[in-house]
Amino acid sequence: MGLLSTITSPTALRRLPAERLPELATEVRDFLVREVAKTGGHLGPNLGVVELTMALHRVFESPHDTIVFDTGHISYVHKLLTGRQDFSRLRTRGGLSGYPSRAESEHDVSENSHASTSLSWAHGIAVARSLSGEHDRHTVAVIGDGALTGGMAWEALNNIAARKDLPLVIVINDNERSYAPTIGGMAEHLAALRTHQGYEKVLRLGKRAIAGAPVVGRPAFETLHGIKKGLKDIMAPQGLFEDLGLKYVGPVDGHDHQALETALRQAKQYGAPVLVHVLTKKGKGYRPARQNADDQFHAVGVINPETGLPLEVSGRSWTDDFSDSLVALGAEREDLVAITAAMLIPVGLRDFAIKFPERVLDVGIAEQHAVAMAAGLAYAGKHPVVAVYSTFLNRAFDQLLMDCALHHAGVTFVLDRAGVTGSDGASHNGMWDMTLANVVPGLHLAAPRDGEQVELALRRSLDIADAPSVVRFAKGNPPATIPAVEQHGAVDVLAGPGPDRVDTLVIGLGSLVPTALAVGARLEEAGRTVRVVDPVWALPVSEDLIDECRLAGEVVVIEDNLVSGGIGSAVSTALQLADVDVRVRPFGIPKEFLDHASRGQVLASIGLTPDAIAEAVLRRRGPRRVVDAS
Ligand SMILES: Cc1ncc(C[n+]2csc(CCOP(=O)(O)OP(=O)(O)O)c2C)c(N)n1
Ligand SMILES: CC(=O)[C@@H](O)[C@H](O)COP(=O)(O)O
Ligand SMILES: [Mg+2]
Repeated sequence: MGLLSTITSPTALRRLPAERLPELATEVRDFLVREVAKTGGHLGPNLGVVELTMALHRVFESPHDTIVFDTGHISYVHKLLTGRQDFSRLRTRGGLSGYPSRAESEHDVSENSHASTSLSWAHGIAVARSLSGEHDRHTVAVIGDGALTGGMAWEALNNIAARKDLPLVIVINDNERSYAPTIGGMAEHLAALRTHQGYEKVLRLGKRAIAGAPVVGRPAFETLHGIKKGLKDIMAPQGLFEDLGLKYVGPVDGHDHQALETALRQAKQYGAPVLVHVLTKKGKGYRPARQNADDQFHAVGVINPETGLPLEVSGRSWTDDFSDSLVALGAEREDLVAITAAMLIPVGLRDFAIKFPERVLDVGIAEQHAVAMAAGLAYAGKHPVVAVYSTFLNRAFDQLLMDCALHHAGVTFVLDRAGVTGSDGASHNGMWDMTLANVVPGLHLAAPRDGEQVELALRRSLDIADAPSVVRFAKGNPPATIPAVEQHGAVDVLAGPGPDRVDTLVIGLGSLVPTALAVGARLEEAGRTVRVVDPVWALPVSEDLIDECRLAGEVVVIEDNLVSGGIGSAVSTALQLADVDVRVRPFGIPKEFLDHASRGQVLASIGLTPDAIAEAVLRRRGPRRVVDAS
């Protein structure tokens, strides 16, 4: 029975003698590599915060004190230390979430996996505590150097800095990486501060010298610290943070238990907003992670724990199809400029960046800036391609609407991970983009059904110079090419050709086109006449699609998007406006936050399967939701 298994709560951790902390840290790292190798997950980031998380739970008393983890992907150690040590089903249905989860623990606060929100959360919590007179409750935010490049973080810092009386500890977990090395002036500023490790050594030396002296001991140490503070000001550049009026402590070695606890105790007792700048290493203690140049094992699949090599073959992905198409188009179109928000490789821009390095912009975790900047690029004659995960575009909706669409900006948005992603939980599903797109005047949206359609859609989007266009596709692998059997204007007929009237028109979108074809087959087996079509460009709803609907007794729309306000809604509205009286049955994602599970399990649980949809259509009721799908 190892030491880790005896740590059933932060209280048990606080009782642990300091000399056993390194032993516990080693056990935690061994646990993370062994267990996350089996399930996949954010191995690198969590290996980097072992000592930091231990120090946080030894200095602060959660849940009386509150610790908010930015982005939440670095909460594995926090979970281990707060009574959750069964990682066997991490990120799978019924198992631990890969992010904080209030349903799991009173120690968890923000479940949002979108970066740069923790300082705002902490500001709100600290103000509430102050207003309630709860002056003995401390609030801590842990934010990464990458998340610190997000605009929200600076909105929060601007406000926090104005409250000199607000006890709030901000820990910057500086590992110099998002996925890739963190970019921008902020990263350079942190780098300048990082170089002054001298403060740390001087403080440690002084502490040992003073603390060992009789009588004077602690008070003298505090005095010395004051001197060291002065020294540090001399040694370290007058930090941006201190210019803002925020006390800055650090840089602190984020793998030194004692240094961490010393710095955090100082910060805790300070009684005003204070930043603790902690230097950590992503993937610490695990050579395959440390040696991984791409992302230091930011997020891994199932791997061999000895070698770090993947044990699952991922195959060609939707992202690969986008990547190859963009490289080809980049050679044809010199005006094509690609933008990423700190996710160059995950969104498929690596090859484009290799071939056209001057035409790729990484703005950090700053989607709002990326989209407004794209409006500027378009204004000045470029055709920007903004490549983000669907869920992260939520954050930049206003820039899409008011900076791009309002100005008829020819900007292409490539939304990866559109639809149900599953294992990353509720805030990662790309389930809102078509609903958001549906309210943007002039916007064109394509949901390609296969890799071939990705290229066609991308090519066409680059010719749309007077409005934003969206090309959205799912996480994972596209199906083999799905050919049209006939063309009805802009509409691809996939099954049931011919201009005849049909009982049911099935409109399939993107990754759910195979589901639409299977539904059509089941309806035919049940004696219905059916046509299955793909509108290819789903927004705006085309006259050709409206004409298709005119020939149907009823219309079934199947989409991997919120059913509210999605393409089903768009079709219904278009038919009403065209005075076409035909019943529309929309099938999509219900207006709910979806718990983590595999994509297949989630789709089954919300009734987005051929059987459930066909049965619902035939019985004229809602889709049956399967809970125990394997
Ligand atoms: C708004 C938003 N954009 C992109 C992401 C994808 N993402 C997840 S973690 C991460 C890097 C975070 O870097 P940092 O904050 O330094 O944390 P670290 O992984 O280094 O611990 C990114 C870009 C996200 N979660 N939220
Ligand atoms: C925490 C975060 O936002 C990313 O790391 C995300 O988990 C990656 O998702 P994929 O694994 O689908 O690329
Ligand atoms: Mg980082």
